[in-house]
Amino acid sequence: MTDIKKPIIVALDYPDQAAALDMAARLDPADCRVKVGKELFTRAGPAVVEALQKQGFEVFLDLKFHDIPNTTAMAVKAAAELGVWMVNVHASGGRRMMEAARNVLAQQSQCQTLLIAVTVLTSMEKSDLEELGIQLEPMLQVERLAHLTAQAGLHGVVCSAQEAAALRKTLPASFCLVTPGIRPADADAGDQKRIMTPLAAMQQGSDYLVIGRPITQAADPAARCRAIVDELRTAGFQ
Ligand SMILES: O=c1ccn([C@@H]2O[C@H](COP(=O)(O)O)[C@@H](O)[C@H]2O)c(=O)[nH]1
Repeated sequence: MTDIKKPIIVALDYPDQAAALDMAARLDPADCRVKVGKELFTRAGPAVVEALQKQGFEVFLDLKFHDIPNTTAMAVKAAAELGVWMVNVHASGGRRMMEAARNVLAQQSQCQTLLIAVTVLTSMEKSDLEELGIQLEPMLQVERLAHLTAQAGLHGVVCSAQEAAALRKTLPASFCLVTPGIRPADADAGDQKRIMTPLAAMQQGSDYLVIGRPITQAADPAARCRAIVDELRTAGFQ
């Protein structure tokens, strides 16, 4: 599933469309894709997706749907009709929810949208899972949810790069691993717990790296993005 030309997805976590489009204008659609998440979409709606597509970007609509099967499936259908490159649900919504979402996309003719599922948020660690009554290391919970996602017929998962190598051993090569929690060595972790550098994440088997603040809050975001692209390219990843 690796698109060897463009593993980077820049998270446009902004409070309004103008700020997001301004950031996007400083990036090159040949180098990266962009991600629209809950803050930006709740503020700006489908118009921001359409504007980014007009700028030449493929868009990952990261709304992490988690609801009953019918509601989730209809939300995924609406996302696909926006022509987004990728959309996601929470794997913890369960098999029937994921199958309903998969089926609604399968019924749409010529739908190219990739459907993936979030396993364990990269901001979580073992103690967070324990508070939810899950007595497992994040790695094991990620593996459990990733296999459920594969059985439900989705294209891949969101996980941390720390789990990528283990998942690569037991899941098909075509199963896509999208990894947020990417932090260059000099970047702050912030609220992320399960982190890895861009190059190490690719070496561990990530297909796509979601990178937000290390790029968008850099003094020169375009240069920061370019430096990561160049590092990966030099190592043979794009
Ligand atoms: O497990 C997850 C799922 C989604 N995200 C999203 O990725 C970006 C990461 O941004 P940074 O600024 O690089 O931390 C953000 O939009 C999250 O909503 C995630 O971090 N972890």
